[in-house]
Amino acid sequence: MNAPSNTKILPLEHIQAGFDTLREVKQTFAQRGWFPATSGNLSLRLSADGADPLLVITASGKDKSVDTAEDFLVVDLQGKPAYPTHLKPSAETLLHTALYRRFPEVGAVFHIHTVANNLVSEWAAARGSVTFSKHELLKALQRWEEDAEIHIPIVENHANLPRLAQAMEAVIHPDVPAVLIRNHGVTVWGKSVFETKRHLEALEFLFEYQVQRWMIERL
Ligand SMILES: CSC[C@@H](O)[C@@H](O)C(=O)COP(=O)(O)O
Ligand SMILES: [Zn+2]
Repeated sequence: MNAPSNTKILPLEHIQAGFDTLREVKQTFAQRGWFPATSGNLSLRLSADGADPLLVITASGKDKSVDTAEDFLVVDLQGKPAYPTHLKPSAETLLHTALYRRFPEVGAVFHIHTVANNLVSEWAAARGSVTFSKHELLKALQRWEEDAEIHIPIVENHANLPRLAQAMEAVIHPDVPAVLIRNHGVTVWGKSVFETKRHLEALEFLFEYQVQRWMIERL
């Protein structure tokens, strides 16, 4: 890859390590069926000492349940490819870059569509957020206090991505590492890949719990 002169050239092994880390996450989530119909996108921040940070992000439109040599690319914080490539970054790159710009401590952003997160987002859409309380798994979201609760904001699924990114930026909060997009999916972040994965797993558990609770209550 010949990096344009205005981009800090990161060592290739550093970029490759980022690709390998994201591929591992992608494979784990694919085994759970978390990428229906090419949906979903993942990114992580490449730590570049001093220069503008760069991101590894999934390429747009790919079947994320299979691995190819064209699954990831490197973009800057404006979402532009940092090196010449024919690959297109995720259609939702602006949601990722908005989070990395707003929260410099964010190390990874994951976005998936599940039936549970779609149902919960539709059910709670009118309220603008969904609250979870009295769950042990809230500790995975750094809620350790007695009677802990968390309020996950919900935004309308604007087709125009800059509009969707604007709506997301209006509701995100440093203490709540997620936003639901109505009848679309959830975007989750954290300081590291490990923390972001923990946040996403905790939230998908809570979404699934809520859906199954509805089903039991209707028996
Ligand atoms: C094809 S349906 C899902 C997409 O529209 C989008 O919401 C999504 O999550 C994946 O887009 P992508 O551009 O592949 O990152
Ligand atoms: Zn999506």
